Amino acid sequence: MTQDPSRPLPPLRETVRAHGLSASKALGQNFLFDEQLLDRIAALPGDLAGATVFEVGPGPGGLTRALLRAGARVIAVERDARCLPLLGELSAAFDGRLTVISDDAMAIDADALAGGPYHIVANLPYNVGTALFTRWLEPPAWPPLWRSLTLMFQLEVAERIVAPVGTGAYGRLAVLAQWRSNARIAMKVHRSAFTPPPKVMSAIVHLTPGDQPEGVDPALLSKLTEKGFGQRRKMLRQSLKGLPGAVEMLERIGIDPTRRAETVSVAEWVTLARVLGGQST
Ligand SMILES: C[S@@+](CC[C@H](N)C(=O)[O-])C[C@H]1O[C@@H](n2cnc3c(N)ncnc32)[C@H](O)[C@@H]1O
Repeated sequence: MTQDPSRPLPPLRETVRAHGLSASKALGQNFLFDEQLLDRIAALPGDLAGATVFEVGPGPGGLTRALLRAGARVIAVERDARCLPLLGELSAAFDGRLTVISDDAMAIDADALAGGPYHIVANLPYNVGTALFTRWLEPPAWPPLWRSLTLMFQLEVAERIVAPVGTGAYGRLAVLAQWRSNARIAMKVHRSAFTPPPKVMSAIVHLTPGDQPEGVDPALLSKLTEKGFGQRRKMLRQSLKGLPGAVEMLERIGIDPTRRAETVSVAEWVTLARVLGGQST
């Protein structure tokens, strides 16, 4: 599982310099070079020896190296073709345990690529991070094929994911992340850890699938929260008006329609989705 000592890898910064790789703002590139920090991140999913990991945006491969050092088989999707030669060297150094796919992660079916249980670990590009995250949370079949998500977000986004009901950060992302998963902020990462440093602080969210409440259509829950939080300052009777039966159903399950979305607990959203989907409470 260890790297071949006859082909030692030069330090990450040196490799990046040798390849003349500069960070592109358009691609959301903020690189991590601190190998100790990267090893701590790679340890968050638990023992990765022999496990499959899907990584979005390996860039110069700092996190990828740490995942490979931890013994994982890594499938990495990178949109920036400039990173490919460097990642190719990494694959060779770790006996082909790294597969690099040159594509947009939004166009990739990670389940099909992994072909079995896998972990998702990524320092996500901010421009597609939330879209990928909600996609991973929304499959109809549960538990999903992925066993854990270990994802770097801007701190503000991480706080929205774990926010409790009634707080300013509580919204659609919190409900989707919490109704059938266990999410926590595993680590805060100072902006100075990145090259170049972003304007804001970051944090790593660790999430594992939990039990799924019965009789709830994930697509309906997604739609309800989209409407509800789309107009979060409005009363539910106004924000949910466009969804047939939703407002009447609120009264039936004891949710006052004059409340706002941010006061509705995850359990209450789940109940609403269940009864609206035609199941019994
Ligand atoms: C924040 S950087 C992280 C780089 C590296 N993993 C690290 O931690 O140093 C995000 C990476 O995602 C890549 N990226 C941006 N959009 C992407 C997309 N749609 N699909 C795949 N990779 C993407 C960028 O090129 C960049 O390498």
